[in-house]
Amino acid sequence: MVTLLENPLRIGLQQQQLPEPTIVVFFGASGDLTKRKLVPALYKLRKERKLPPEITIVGVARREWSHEHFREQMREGIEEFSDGIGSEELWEEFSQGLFYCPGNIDNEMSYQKLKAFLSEVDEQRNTRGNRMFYLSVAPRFFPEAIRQLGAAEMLHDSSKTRLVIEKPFGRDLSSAQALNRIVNQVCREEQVYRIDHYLGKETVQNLLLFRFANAIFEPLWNRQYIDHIQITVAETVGVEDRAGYYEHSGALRDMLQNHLMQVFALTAMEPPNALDADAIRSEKMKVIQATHLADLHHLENCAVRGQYGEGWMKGKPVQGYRKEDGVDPESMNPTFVAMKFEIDNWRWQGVPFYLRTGKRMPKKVSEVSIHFRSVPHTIFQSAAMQASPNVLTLRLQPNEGVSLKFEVKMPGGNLRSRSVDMDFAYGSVFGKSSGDAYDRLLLDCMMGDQTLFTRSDEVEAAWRLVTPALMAWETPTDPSKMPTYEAGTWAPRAAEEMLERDGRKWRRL
Ligand SMILES: NC(=O)C1=CN([C@@H]2O[C@H](COP(=O)(O)OP(=O)(O)OC[C@H]3O[C@@H](n4cnc5c(N)ncnc54)[C@H](OP(=O)(O)O)[C@@H]3O)[C@@H](O)[C@H]2O)C=CC1
Ligand SMILES: O=C1O[C@H](COP(=O)(O)O)[C@@H](O)[C@H](O)[C@H]1O
Repeated sequence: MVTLLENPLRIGLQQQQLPEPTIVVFFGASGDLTKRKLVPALYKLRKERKLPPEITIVGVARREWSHEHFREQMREGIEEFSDGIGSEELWEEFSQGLFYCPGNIDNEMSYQKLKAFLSEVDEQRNTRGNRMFYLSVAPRFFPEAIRQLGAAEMLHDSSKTRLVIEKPFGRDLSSAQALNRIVNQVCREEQVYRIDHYLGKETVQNLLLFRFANAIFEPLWNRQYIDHIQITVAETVGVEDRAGYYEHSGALRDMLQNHLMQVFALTAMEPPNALDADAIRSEKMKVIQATHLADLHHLENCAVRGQYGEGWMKGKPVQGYRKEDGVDPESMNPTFVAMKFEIDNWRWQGVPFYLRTGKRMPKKVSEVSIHFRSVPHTIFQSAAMQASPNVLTLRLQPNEGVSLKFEVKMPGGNLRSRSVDMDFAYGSVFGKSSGDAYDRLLLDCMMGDQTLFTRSDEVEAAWRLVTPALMAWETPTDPSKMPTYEAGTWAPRAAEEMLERDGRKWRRL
């Protein structure tokens, strides 16, 4: 008998190559993302021997921390947010490569100091001039940081230096275009890694494999068989302590324009002719370009926003968005958005794509559900035989997996039908999950693989798509007009109505 531990499906492909020894410079090193995700991801990669021992991290932020304090903070992050330090010997080796260089993004002198420090560290750690600059700071700092890195000639060597930019990339089409122009002035597109951590999720990558490695699904993947597609990313958390950022962002900028749009593009794009970064990104780009909000003359028919009010989560009362710390009591920032898109191409003409995302929803769940058409003619007349259309669900998180809903005859003398599920769960086949998206993305960046990063034209096309809603919602209006939903419920009534008008319903999750 094969035990789970011997299951060959759990082994996966062995990493063949190690990236070159590199200095990873984190701007925003005293912030949440560096401590909670980025340094733990690098430590895990080193633990798994996917990084060379010379791997070096230099943290930059304004706080006057010492190297030792930075090391303590990062250790705390690894202990609290990943599977721990493991061997002390490994930590000892890794922490010797952690350095901190205080600096201010707005101050030219900080870049000169950093440049000199990196040369020193480079020699000490034998990192051969390889540098990866990661902007883990608020988006308003991106333009200045990139300009200054360029002016200090820190991105000049295109074969040895990379620039990683967190999301959101711009706050609308024109700022994204301006940011792309700045990036183009200081480095080449092949040096640039625009992060969208959803692309690092195993199950999001599985969308490609599921569609293009199975002969049975792709022939059905079109307007002939599919009635509509729903993409949901629901979170239970509220704004937490991120109001400073979220108040300038909201659900459309924070989630829909990037994460949901990437999932959408992978679901709807044509098969790429190769598994390489440009082939995949070009197909994503083409389908986003062919997409539009379903009714540009009546936006309310295809774009709904909402803000959570007070309510209950897991049996505990929670406050409404406008009462959260750092939030304007008259804030018009949406914490929920739902949109209906249509694609003008042969494959998808007439098939609506409904996307929704929100905070303080009843459940944390992300999925893509493909709703097939009803049978063209039913030979079963009785009410007990009313077959529901088939639904294929790709569960992105949690309970990652795939399920197909179809009809079967219920046992017994009467002819009665019932929907059942054929289910694949990652957890039961492969054992524990493969880890956080950042592990994969950081490693790909060091290996020079841009497949899971977004290209400049793709980002701009995604902004273009949501521009009508951004413009309409940013026109000043009476704060009492903001649609609200009770925390712990599935969003404003208008989101239900958007589908009801089409004779459809959101999938019950
Ligand atoms: N946190 C998360 O879960 C996620 C975050 N992101 C993105 O990651 C980025 C960072 O987010 P997060 O870590 O949460 O943000 P934080 O607010 O926690 O951290 C911001 C960092 O920026 C530093 N900083 C602020 N001003 C300056 C300045 N003038 N010069 C140099 N450093 C400065 C701060 O340090 P100091 O005050 O010492 O200068 C701090 O280290 C953002 O773009 C966010 O959108 C994306 C996905 C998830
Ligand atoms: O980028 C972001 O993503 C998280 C949700 O990520 P997930 O991996 O937990 O699904 C979201 O909470 C946050 O607001 C946003 O900035």
